[in-house]
Amino acid sequence: MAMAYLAWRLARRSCPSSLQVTSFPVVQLHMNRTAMRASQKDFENSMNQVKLLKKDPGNEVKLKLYALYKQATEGPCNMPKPGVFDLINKAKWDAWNALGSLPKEAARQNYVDLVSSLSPSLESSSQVEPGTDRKSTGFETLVVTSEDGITKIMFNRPKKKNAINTEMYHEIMRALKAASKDDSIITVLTGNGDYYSSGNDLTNFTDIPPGGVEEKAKNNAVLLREFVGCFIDFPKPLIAVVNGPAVGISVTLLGLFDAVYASDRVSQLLESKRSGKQREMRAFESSFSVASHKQATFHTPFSHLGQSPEGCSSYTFPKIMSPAKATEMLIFGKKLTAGEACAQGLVTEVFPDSTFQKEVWTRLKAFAKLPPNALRISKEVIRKREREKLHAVNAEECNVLQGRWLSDECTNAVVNFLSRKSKL
Ligand SMILES: CCCC/C=C/CC(=O)SCCNC(=O)CCNC(=O)[C@H](O)C(C)(C)COP(=O)(O)OP(=O)(O)OC[C@H]1O[C@@H](n2cnc3c(N)ncnc32)[C@H](O)[C@@H]1OP(=O)(O)O
Repeated sequence: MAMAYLAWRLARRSCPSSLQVTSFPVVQLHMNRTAMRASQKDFENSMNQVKLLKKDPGNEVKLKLYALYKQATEGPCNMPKPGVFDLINKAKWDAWNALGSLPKEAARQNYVDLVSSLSPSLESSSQVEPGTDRKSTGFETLVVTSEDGITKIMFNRPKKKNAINTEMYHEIMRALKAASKDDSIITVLTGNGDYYSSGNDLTNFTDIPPGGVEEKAKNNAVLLREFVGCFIDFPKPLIAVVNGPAVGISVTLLGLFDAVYASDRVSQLLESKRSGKQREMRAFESSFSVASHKQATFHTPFSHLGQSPEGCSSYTFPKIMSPAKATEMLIFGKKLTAGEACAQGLVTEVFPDSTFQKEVWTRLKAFAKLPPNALRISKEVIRKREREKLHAVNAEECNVLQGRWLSDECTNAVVNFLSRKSKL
């Protein structure tokens, strides 16, 4: 009964103005006829907007969204009533059933109204629609924003899993150089869409200059050395918000960050599995699909690609996680879950997917309130001991890679990848 009451309270409290709730449990709903104007397109747009919510709207609102979505698409509740101990599905059933015989058009309108009432939390969404034209000035492959003392550099090639092409290497360097000089306190790198980054864009190997593949390999080695050097020398706290899978250089560079936060669906699903509610948890999550994140994983398939470690990982990874664990990743290409990467010291902390963005950004905003000079000086005290060594390691890694890129092993691996979808 308590859950049913919650659903009724929910219906009563968060009913848009076009609905008058008159009694419980049979909820007589009188619609404002003029309100029934939401088109199917409005409804679909609202569903997409829900995915952009940065802040979790809370279970009550999510139950309301669920109920209105089901009523708008399937009509009155047609599910068998779940058992009293099946709490998640019972709450969903109660919320839907509480809408009674509300017509689909009215439910659709009220869904649209409810989502638009959440719109303030849409403006500061940390995820933007793939390919959105909301680009910060002067960047094609990034969305760079600065607020609350945080400069956020978001990889914005979600349709290519945020693969880093030549343009993006240059833009990340430019964004980092600007961030080192702006008035922000900390700098954050994250990915737009379901991937953090799939690493080097393998089409980088296809545009061969007049000097041939040797010139291409040399140019890439120079680019890579300058790119990694920006991370070695970055003066402010640099934090990675790993919102999804990370591959290659986007993983190896993490050894040069000051903190790495990752989302992990596995822990959540493991919890629900343990409590026998995995199906419900997935249904519950998918019925809201607030932000379609994949689990963050960490993969450095360098041997598979005929390549070798970069980003100073040949030095930082053995230090961070032990030579044996570094070998598993860098030589044998073992893919780590966020939990494993955290256990090995590459990831600072893992958060459940459902609260990841909210918890991480709350923490980052707190960091950004710390005295900026103390942060910079403390980072310098730590980094200066390693800086010369890191630059030497970077130079050596780039020289080795320059040779690797000319090898048959690397050429075959890149051709295989690009031809798997007839890229060539
Ligand atoms: C000059 C400096 C060099 C620095 C050297 C650094 C070393 C590295 O970073 S090595 C690591 C390189 N990265 C990879 O090998 C990953 C390659 N990508 C994949 O294996 C898969 O795409 C991935 C597992 C990431 C995702 O698989 P799916 O979920 O099946 O998605 P798709 O494969 O369909 O990808 C969607 C779309 O994006 C394109 N894509 C993804 N990653 C890359 C990439 N790294 N380079 C180029 N293109 C990439 C993919 O081809 C698809 O494109 P479309 O077919 O046009 O949709």
